[in-house]
Amino acid sequence: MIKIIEKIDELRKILKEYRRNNQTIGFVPTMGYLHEGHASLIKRSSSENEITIVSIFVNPIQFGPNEDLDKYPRDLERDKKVAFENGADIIFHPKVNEMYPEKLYTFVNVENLDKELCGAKREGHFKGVATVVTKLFNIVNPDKAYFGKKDAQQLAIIKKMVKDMNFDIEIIGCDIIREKDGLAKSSRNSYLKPKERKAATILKKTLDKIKEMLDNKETDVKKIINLAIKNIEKEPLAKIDYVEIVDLYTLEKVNKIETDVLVAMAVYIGKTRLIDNFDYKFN
Ligand SMILES: Nc1ncnc2c1ncn2[C@@H]1O[C@H](COP(=O)(O)OP(=O)(O)OP(=O)(O)O)[C@@H](O)[C@H]1O
Ligand SMILES: CC(C)(CO)[C@@H](O)C(=O)[O-]
Ligand code: BAL
Repeated sequence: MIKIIEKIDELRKILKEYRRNNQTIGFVPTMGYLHEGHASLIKRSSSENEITIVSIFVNPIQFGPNEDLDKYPRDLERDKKVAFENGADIIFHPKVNEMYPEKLYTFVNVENLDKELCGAKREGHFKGVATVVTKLFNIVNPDKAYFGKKDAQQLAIIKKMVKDMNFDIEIIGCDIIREKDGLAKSSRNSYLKPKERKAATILKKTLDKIKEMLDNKETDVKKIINLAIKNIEKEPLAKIDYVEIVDLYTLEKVNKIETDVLVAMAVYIGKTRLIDNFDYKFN
């Protein structure tokens, strides 16, 4: 049966035992309210490691003052089931004061990669993510850690942080898992009212339109973005936060498609902010 552990010391003690037995450790950091996206990460980890740890921690320092920290969905009982059924061995579920027992003076900030996309819209967000992921990596010390490509900028930032800071951890990026109608699975989809849920398909539909333009060798980024904006604006419940095309590796804006790119967007559907993206290899 899956173990729920709330204390850092207790987790470290158990992990030491696994390591003594030379068991490999896979780690899936999450904020809980697990869905098939998370399940795919857990499944992959348990197929590649002897032990899989899933953390469930709604990290306050990555939320802005007007964001949804308080109403972020939580359901530990259901999460236990999903994690267990997909092969997890331990859920690490610390309280906020276990992770942050005193005022934090030390932060991890991955520069440059946070200038565009969500980094430009959610000030301090990625500093909060990089800081908590560093703490979690130091607590769990896994061999491999699994992140979804839905949060493409987060994945790029974590990969760079691991390289820059010499973490001995392999970062594995996992494909986006979607609903039948294309909507990327997300814990925040649970906020959507039925009409909003239908409207939310506009993200993937617009990404598909952009993909078609790229396949047809359109290289003018302004033209592509304008068309995408027009397409999203046809949906009355949608309000664009950003639609951007950036260099896949530097995450800097590009004007012309002449390199591998990441096409990414954040769109409010009602009050719910959803993100989606795809990457496109130039050849
Ligand atoms: N649809 C998905 N496919 C693949 N991975 C996913 C998907 N959704 C989330 N993940 C990954 O799961 C991990 C934990 O994400 P998180 O707990 O924030 O879930 P989420 O559904 O993205 O929540 P939110 O609604 O906050 O965006 C991240 O690495 C994230 O990229
Ligand atoms: C990586 C993470 C668990 C850090 O809080 C979070 O940003 C998430 O769920 O993607
Ligand atoms: N998956 C990203 C976490 C966040 O939106 O804060």
